[in-house]
Amino acid sequence: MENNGSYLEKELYQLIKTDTRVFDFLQEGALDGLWYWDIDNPENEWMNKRFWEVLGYDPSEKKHLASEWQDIINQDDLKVALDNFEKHCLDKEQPYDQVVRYKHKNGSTVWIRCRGIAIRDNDGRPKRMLGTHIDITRLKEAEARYQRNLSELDKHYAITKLALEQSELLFEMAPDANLQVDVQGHIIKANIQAEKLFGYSKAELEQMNVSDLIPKGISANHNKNIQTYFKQGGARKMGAERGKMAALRRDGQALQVEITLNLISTAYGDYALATIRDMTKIEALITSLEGQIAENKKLEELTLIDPLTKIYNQRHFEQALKKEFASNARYSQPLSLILIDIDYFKAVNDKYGHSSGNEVLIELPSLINQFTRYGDTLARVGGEEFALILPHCDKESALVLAERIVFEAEQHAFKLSCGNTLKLTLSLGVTQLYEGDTDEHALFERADKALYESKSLGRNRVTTI
Ligand SMILES: Nc1nc2c(ncn2[C@@H]2O[C@H](COP(=O)(O)OP(=O)(O)OP(=O)(O)O)[C@@H](O)[C@H]2O)c(=O)[nH]1
Repeated sequence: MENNGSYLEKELYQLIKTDTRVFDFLQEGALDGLWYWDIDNPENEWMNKRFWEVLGYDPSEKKHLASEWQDIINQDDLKVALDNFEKHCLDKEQPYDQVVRYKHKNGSTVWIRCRGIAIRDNDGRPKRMLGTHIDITRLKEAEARYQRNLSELDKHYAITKLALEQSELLFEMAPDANLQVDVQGHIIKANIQAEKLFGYSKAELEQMNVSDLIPKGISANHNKNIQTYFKQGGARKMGAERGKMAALRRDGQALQVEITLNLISTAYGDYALATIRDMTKIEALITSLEGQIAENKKLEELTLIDPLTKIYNQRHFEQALKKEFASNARYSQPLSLILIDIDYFKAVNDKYGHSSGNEVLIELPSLINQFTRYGDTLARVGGEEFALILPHCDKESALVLAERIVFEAEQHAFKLSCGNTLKLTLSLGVTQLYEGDTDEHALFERADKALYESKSLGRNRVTTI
């Protein structure tokens, strides 16, 4: 059926035949290349100016040879184009239409949609090919960008999905109870461990408020605390003191728990992730261990105390002397030792009885300790023999102290529970650590020797070596 434009179409055809300016306008203005190829002489091909301009070449340099474009077309695309050309020559229904890549003079790739039609003689034999180029490079670049964006999006989606799955898994499979809580304390999500810890199903927990899981007495400030936490954020442990956080099970049992809070901010709002660890057994264990440690300490101390006089015993003395010797070796401080022995103690026992002798042994340390300093160590090292370790004290100062002890003991009257009063004297041996002493025994042996001297010189005296 004829339409309103039909006569214009016919007129245009006529115009193109008669006025070459129309053809010129069309080929330069509407297309990115026009070519006309002599199939019988395939080296001859006319290409319009734009054909070459699009590819970056000066058309005036070109000789209108088919080899000129065949050299710069992508060689794989050339095969496709030639293949399509043959098919089209054999069968005009087969379109000559493909996208090919050319190398622009500047090295970049130019994407061309290349279409053509064979001009045939009366026998239908192709004589010429008339073809067009349309530069679709920008389209192709946009397509590549789009593909890149699409694959980036795919990648981000995959990463986000994985992260979500992982965090879901971490939440669910964590060894501790996890509760996701909103600012009002509503439980949004709970994991399997939370079910086990509190004795409620997940569905039940997700209908509850965290205040339902706290013993009544301490839940009063809880909601206020939650709101404060949401303002402060961060990750922190709840409760200042260890073992003081309590949680309530469905069966009413109060648990000792450790709660760690983490604030998670999402596009849909903030929520707190509360990780709750049941410390009941651990707390019980810690308490029992602490008890054991205190007990052991007491026992340990007992093994170092002389049961009669309640001052340190021989064992502690040996340890203390060893320690002081080591510390002296490190800091080169003077160290002195006094050995104290009661004179004729056997006679005290013989005269007043063993328990009276014990009373003397108990009283004597208090007498001696009146003249010792903080840091000095008095120990009972034998039946009626005592030792006094004097750190940071040289022999001269030790001698002054020893003389004072001898004097005060001689002045002292020991009051016995039997009513008698007893006078006695002491013999002392004093020494200090000398450079050649290789261990603490050297010190002890010298003090012992000095004490022996005091005894043999008549007792009630001090000898220094
Ligand atoms: N009451 C009492 N006597 C003790 C204790 N340990 C040792 N003795 C006595 O202390 C006395 C020590 O006697 P000796 O070693 O002969 O020395 P001494 O009589 O003090 O004479 P000298 O040391 O030489 O001055 C002994 O009679 C022991 O039985 C004790 O724990 N309590």
